Amino acid sequence: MAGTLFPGKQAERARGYAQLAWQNPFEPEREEIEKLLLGEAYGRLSERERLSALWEDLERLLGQTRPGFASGKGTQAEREIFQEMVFVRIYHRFMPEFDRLIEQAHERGHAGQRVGFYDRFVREVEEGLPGGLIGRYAGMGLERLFAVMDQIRRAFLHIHRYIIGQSPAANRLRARIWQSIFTRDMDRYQRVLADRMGDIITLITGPSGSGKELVARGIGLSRYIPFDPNARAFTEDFVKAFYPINLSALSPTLIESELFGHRRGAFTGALQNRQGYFETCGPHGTVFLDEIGETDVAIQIKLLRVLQTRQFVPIGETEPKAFTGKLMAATNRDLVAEIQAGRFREDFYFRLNADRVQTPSLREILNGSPGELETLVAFIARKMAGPEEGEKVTAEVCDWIGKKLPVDYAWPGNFRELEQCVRNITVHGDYQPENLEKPAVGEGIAGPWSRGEFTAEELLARYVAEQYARIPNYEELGRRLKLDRRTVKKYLQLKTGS
Ligand SMILES: Nc1ncnc2c1ncn2[C@@H]1O[C@H](COP(=O)(O)OP(=O)(O)OP(=O)(O)O)[C@@H](O)[C@H]1O
Repeated sequence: MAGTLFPGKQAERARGYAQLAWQNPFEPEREEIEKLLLGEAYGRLSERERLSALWEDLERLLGQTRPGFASGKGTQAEREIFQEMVFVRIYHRFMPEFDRLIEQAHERGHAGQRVGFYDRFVREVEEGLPGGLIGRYAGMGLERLFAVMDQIRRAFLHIHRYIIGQSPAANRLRARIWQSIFTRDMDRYQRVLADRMGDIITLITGPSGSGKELVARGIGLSRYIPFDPNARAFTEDFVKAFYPINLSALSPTLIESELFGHRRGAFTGALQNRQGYFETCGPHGTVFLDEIGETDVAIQIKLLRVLQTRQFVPIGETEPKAFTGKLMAATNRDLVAEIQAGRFREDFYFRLNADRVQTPSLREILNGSPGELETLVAFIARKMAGPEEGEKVTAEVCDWIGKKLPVDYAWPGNFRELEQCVRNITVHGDYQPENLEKPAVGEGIAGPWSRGEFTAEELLARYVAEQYARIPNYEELGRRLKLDRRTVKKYLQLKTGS
């Protein structure tokens, strides 16, 4: 039908709202879209006010354009934009109900059986789009739209809950996790990739205590789970869909038994048949292999086979079974160095390295945003002492750190060390960092230095190694020392003789 659906300035606003529908909420582009939609009011409003202003404006725009849409006005592209706006509105309308569903599942330890608001959801979509879904969504079941909206909400809440702080590094990590869940193209994801993401392995790397397990949990609990409209229930329970195993804490036999399962009598102590994680993990679940850098080669070969064939054989059985879930792995080791040292298989590494997420060290976070220390201390203190007392603990801890630790203290144990620091100061009024007890930098080299015994290369290697203890990241240390990251690594290897 002739005539535009969005006359004048409405076109730009409509496009803005349509973009919001599938935008990664942790990427800077999201802010740009909000600025465009709110104009000069953006700067005056708090985050909460901005959101209500956006929703009010969206309602208004939909109200103005709905009659035109209903009478068939507008080009196909405009009508599809209108549809995206309806999606955004519906998502916003049902957000509190999705949140309740997710929070209650966490509190109970399992998801509920039936979802009460699905019928209302269907009614609202049908009222919003009287002719049914159009364009690339034509023919898509509403249960899929519902499942994707539930997943978006789960991902948002989990990422928010697990990754705290406002530093650029924390924001980048949140945006990256979102991509691991939805890819960088949400629209494509929800049309075709949602069911296939289980084939992509996620490898999380980063120093010890920097939150790798949290990242894994966030991704694992936020996978797409289909909704069965007849049963009015999701086909899997997200709370029970995450199977973590710490490979460095178990013997190879135990690892195999945990993952692959065993038949009764397969080995001494196998008193009963046991299903392994590969079997219990459903198609929308995740098996998380923590400390993958520390598994021995025989296990690596077995895991590689599972990755390649998507099959596994329980110990003591001969028939292979299918593994249908997703695999995730984490390590604080440099896997490339492990390959060079012959401890890690290259083929396994390439198989693992499909989707990489790197957690930043606490030092990296603080370098980009020194004020973040107080935010993180407050988070730990509130968790430990409650909201009110937490304030006082935060003040005491920050005061102590300010007086006793160097401004550029390396925090080699990362977030976990900060937790210990807060606890120690709360309990004892004091904290003794491990590495400050060691001899100060330079003492061990004083003698050979004064006798002129070092070659220039040895001296550099020692200096790089000393600094690496403070800044345990090749890239960042390279920036500080004005060296290429490969050169940093070379000197470190010279120092350690590896
Ligand atoms: N960004 C973060 N926000 C909130 N808590 C965090 C964060 N990073 C780490 N933590 C907390 O620090 C501790 C260590 O985190 P986690 O076990 O996830 O680290 P990791 O990188 O897996 O360590 P490792 O390599 O030693 O296994 C946990 O108590 C976790 O809750």
